[in-house]
Amino acid sequence: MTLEAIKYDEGSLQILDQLLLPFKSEYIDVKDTEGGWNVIKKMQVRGAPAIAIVGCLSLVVELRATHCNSTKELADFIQSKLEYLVTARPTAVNMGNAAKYFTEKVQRLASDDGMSVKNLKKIIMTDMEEMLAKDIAGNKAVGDFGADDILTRSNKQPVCILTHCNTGSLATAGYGTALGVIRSLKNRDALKHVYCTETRPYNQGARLTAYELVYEKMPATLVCDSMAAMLMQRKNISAVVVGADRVVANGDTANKIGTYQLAIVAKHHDVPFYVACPTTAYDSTIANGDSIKIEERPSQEMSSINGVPVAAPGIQCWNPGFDVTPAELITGGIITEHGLFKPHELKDKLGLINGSKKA
Ligand SMILES: CSC[C@H]1O[C@H](OP(=O)(O)O)[C@H](O)[C@@H]1O
Repeated sequence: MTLEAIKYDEGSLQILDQLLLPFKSEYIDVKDTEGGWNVIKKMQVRGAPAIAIVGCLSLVVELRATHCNSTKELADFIQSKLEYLVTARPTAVNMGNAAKYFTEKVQRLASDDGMSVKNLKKIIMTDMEEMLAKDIAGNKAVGDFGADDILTRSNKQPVCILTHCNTGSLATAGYGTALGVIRSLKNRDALKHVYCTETRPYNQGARLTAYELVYEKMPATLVCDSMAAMLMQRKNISAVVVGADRVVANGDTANKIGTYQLAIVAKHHDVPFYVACPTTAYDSTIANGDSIKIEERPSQEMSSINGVPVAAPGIQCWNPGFDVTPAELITGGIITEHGLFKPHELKDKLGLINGSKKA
């Protein structure tokens, strides 16, 4: 069995079909952006970072087989494919951020009279291929910053962590975001126990996070989403750490459905609540969470499991894939690869960092 969600080598892209995990480990070949769009839409690959990486690598594979007569034609082709990939899933911003970055870069470089089609293609494809390594490096930085703060609060004593959904190697290029914080705690021999929620209705927790935790022999317990309040009431939970699909300018955070209620319960029990957010999931263009588009998934993803009905036939279902946690409930802070920030300071701090990078 494997934890490698994405296999990429010299233009060959395969994704681990996460709809079959943890019982079957099968890879799917992705040969172009249509294939990339489909595996993302069906959630055969999922997780905000993995969505962007698979989307862009599916374009790299297609570009290898595409001939363009001018740099402008190439730039327009790349832009149109990126815009198409963004439509697969609307809430996570990572694919949108990647589309914005690569569209600006390819159109800017295409306008350079000295640029050739061959060189422009190579520059963009190499940059997209580097997303894999950059994601892992960012996740490890997030992991260390998160572990630093959690252990400061615990006076370096081993901690019990509650996490939600899947934010590990199956949602990223590797290591993970919230699960990366948990891996960093484990690497410091400071992880007493992990509790993971099953995360209905797709069961990312029961099927994917539990799989990762068992695979790595971490001390872990699966709980139903409905048990979270009693868990924080009865067990000594040191912190709740979750991932992010889109953190906006004021720190409001869109994440897997169920995150918001975990934040409310954590507040009630005075348990610090952290969001692990590499800046690939940051969206400064939206002022607050009211404007985040929430994806609604098909009813049958809620009314059946592996094709077996679990609800009364004919009942209507409401199946939002995400909810928005207000910044004031993110009491531990937002953990980025540049450091841990309070939600209200995030925009200014990241603005300073980006400004210094451009200077
Ligand atoms: C590394 S954060 C992944 C993020 O994406 C998940 O959503 P989905 O499984 O629907 O792609 C969940 O919200 C995680 O926090």
